[in-house]
Amino acid sequence: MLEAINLTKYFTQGLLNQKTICAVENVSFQVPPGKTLGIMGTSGSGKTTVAKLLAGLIRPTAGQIVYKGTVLSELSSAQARLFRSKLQMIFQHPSLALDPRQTIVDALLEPLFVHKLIDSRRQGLAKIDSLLHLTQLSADILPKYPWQISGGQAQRIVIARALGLEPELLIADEPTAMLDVSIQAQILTLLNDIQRQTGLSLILISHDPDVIRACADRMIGMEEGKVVMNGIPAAILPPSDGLFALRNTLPTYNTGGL
Ligand SMILES: Nc1ncnc2c1ncn2[C@@H]1O[C@H](COP(=O)(O)OP(=O)(O)OP(=O)(O)O)[C@@H](O)[C@H]1O
Repeated sequence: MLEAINLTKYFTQGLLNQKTICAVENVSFQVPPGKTLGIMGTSGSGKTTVAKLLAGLIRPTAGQIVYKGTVLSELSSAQARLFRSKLQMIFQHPSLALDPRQTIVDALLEPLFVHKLIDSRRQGLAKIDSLLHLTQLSADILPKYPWQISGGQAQRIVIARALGLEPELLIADEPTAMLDVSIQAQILTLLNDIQRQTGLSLILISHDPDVIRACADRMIGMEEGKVVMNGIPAAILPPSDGLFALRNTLPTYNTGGL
């Protein structure tokens, strides 16, 4: 469904002594429908840059992103806008993604109005009801402000908001990095459940091999902007050290090859 071909991104830094930083170089991968690609790597290896390239937040220096057979750089701006709504991204700081002055209900309604998916507040509330159900949240949360809810609840709201736009692909960039270990497992299980129910494709970015092993059908490992591993996590990652045995808390249906 989505393919990255030799994606490359250089950044230029500095005003006087300009320096070129190679953030991502010749990165290629595929994400088939309904499957999860894990992207693993240490800090600074280029994971977030790949995510930003896919989401269209930055332009590649070279390489192509092909979505359902169409090269994204060749899309008209209207087509590109449609694609963007089909690809949503969530980040590691859910509280930063929510406006502290906006109630949760308004945070969920706003993108639905912006993308013209609803005509009225009433229609929006019906849609929100199903989003809360999908993300296993209670309606009690709707009148609250982001600072009145927990980090785990905030991440569920961010996921619900992204799902409201009916994406076909969700990029989750370290979605559990800021959460307690027990909540991390809940959020990853939730993403797995949602994928099973909706057929969503996922790109899950994490520095944690246990997270990748538990959730991804296939993975790439990155180092200094390049792909250094590519394959099925169980086959290419070393066995878990058991310190964070997330694997045992998640369903095991997600182990089929691609
Ligand atoms: N806008 C930018 N301008 C200049 N350099 C950048 C920019 N964004 C990223 N970089 C550099 O590109 C490299 C890759 O960064 P990136 O954020 O993609 O890594 P990462 O693997 O996501 O790291 P982390 O896990 O710490 O978020 C780093 O050397 C980073 O400093």
